[in-house]
Amino acid sequence: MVPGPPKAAHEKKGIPVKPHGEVSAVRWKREQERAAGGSNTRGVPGAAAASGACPDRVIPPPTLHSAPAAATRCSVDGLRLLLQGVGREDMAGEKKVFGFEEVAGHNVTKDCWLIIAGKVYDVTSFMDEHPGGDEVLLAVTGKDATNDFEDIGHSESAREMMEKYLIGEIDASTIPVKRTHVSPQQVPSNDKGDDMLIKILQFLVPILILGLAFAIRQYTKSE
Ligand code: HEM
Repeated sequence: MVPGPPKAAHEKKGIPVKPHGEVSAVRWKREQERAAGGSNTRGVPGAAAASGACPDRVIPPPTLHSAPAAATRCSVDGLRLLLQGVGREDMAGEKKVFGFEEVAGHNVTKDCWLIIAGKVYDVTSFMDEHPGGDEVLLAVTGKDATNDFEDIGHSESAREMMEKYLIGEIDASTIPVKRTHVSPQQVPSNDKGDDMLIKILQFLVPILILGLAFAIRQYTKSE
């Protein structure tokens, strides 16, 4: 068996090292600059091919996950690079915008997406763990669940937990407009004759009662 390369001091101490092939932001930038100048072909597929280097050895730009390690190792220059662009680009790249219909289609226990505050969450793996139960989550699929979520008064830790399930944003223009309450229309009465009769009776009945009372009085007086 061929012995591997000698281990670095921190490796011996058990401190994890990045797998071979991952690069820090600064190193990646330096290599990109070199590649642009023609002295180094890593990271530039075309140049690599032209120089006869293995095209598989194209090194991708550093991801957010490789950033912290880079920050500890590198100079102020590296930090500036991290803060200025790399992380932001990565975050923007991951953001996905979904249409309402697409999200609404994920409405079963084994595939459940929610819309809360303009964001889309895939809570499928959370269904069994949700302290409020899976039924409540299922019940708010296919709609904007923001109010339902807020009405519960979820804790800060619940809100932090949400990040784990975030998969993108909802295209607000695709959310169906909420139906406002429409009061039932007044059914127009067809029987106008009935209305008229009631009005006449309302007028006549008191007069008749008065007349009757007057007649009785006259009658009793004459006796
Ligand atoms: C990704 C989304 C969600 C996460 C991460 C989440 C997480 C949690 C957590 C951690 C709790 C325990 C109490 C707390 O810490 O606040 C909880 C309770 C609860 N949640 Fe959610 N929740 C989510 C969405 C929803 C939605 C959309 C509803 C819809 C109505 C809901 C209804 C409830 C109910 C009814 C309880 C029980 C409250 C109680 O027993 O006092 N949750 N949720």
